[in-house]
Amino acid sequence: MPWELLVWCVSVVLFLALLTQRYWESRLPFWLRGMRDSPLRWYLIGYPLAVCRIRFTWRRLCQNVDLSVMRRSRYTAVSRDTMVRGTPIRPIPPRLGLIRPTLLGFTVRVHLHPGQTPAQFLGNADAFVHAWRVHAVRIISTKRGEVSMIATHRDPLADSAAAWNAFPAPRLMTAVVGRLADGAAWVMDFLAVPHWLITGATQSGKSTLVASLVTALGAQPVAILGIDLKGGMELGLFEKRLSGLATSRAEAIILLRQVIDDLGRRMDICRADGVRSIWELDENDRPVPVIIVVDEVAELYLAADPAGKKEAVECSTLLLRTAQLGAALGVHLVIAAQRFGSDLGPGATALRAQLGGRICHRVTDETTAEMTLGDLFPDAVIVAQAIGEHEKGVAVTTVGGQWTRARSTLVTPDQARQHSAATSDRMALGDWNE
Ligand SMILES: Nc1ncnc2c1ncn2[C@@H]1O[C@H](COP(=O)(O)OP(=O)(O)OP(=O)(O)O)[C@@H](O)[C@H]1O
Repeated sequence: MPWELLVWCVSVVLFLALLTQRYWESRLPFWLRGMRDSPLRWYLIGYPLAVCRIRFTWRRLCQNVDLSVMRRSRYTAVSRDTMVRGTPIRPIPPRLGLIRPTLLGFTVRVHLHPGQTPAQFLGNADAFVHAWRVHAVRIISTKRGEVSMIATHRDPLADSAAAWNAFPAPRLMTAVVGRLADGAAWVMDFLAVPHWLITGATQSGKSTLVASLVTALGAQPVAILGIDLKGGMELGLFEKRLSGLATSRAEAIILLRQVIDDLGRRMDICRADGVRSIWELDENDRPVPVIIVVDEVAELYLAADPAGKKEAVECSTLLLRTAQLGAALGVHLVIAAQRFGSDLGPGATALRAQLGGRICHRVTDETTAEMTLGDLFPDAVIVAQAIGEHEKGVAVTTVGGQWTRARSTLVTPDQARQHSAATSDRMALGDWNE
């Protein structure tokens, strides 16, 4: 009997604690507040509550956002005092699959009605966020007739980037550079998207992303060439790992001319073997893939004196040719810039059109976000503009034909130097075009 009483008392206390949670939680000591985000709390309380909320509100939610279809019922109920003339119709929501928990939220598959498309669900993502009281909902379509909804109950990008576990790279020429808003690895895949543009205001996190990329690719048999006209302050940290580093416009021209010569050789090899890309060549005959990283491209394009202007035009032409020819020949560009538009010269717009991968950090004007994302994803422009000053390293990135928020892994200068020294044997200077 005392045991039963004890169980009852504990249950009542737990129940009351749950009901009054919002009043006492903010008064907890700091070290206990961390429990709010603990996975255990999510699995034991958050997830079952979310499942109940979704199951109970699904029909009404779909009706409110026009995702239900009207169907005639086979049976007509007529009560004693009411007589219905005609055939009653019933809103049928799309069928909801099993709601599976994940560390940061849950995923659920939805089976579309005939005539429905994933775009209708994408347009209502905000409605799902509010109805389910989650941080974000990402909607992807991996199978015809189905959409997968991936919900996160808190913002994973708010965590300290340094505390993230390193994700392994899926394959050669892919680099895991941070984390996406749904908690998945942020992968820059150069085989899927050969060239990338990284923009953002000063101190927004461009160089940190570049450092994260070079660190991730540094472990692979890939030649990395750096062009850093900020006196080599950023890419100089990786000098031991880089296969070439240019810190002035004249050096950049020499480096890019070498790249163009190398591209010619690669074309000859492909033609001799009757293939259209170096990836179709036998592994032993395949030239080394090359990634050219340009930090602050505006420095290459802007010049005051006539001689500098001539060099700038040559740099612009060489970069454009590299972008046009490089994708199939294993030569890839990563261009970082505070702004990258027609104000830098006609070559800039032509080069931007070749850079299919776009990453936009915090911006201080609409034009930069518009230049980076507007031509591909107009709806992402406003999201990039909303990135706050305290959100260092947070960006809007294109991934798999869509856009999402992401945050790069923080690589400190010391880590960069250590990595560079540890991987210096992978591709020493001059190896790539011998
Ligand atoms: N992912 C991140 N997580 C935490 N802090 C970050 C992250 N990315 C950048 N930072 C911090 O933001 C600051 C600015 O970063 P960074 O130098 O990469 O900006 P930037 O855009 O290259 O600036 P600039 O154009 O002036 O060179 C750095 O001090 C860095 O510590």
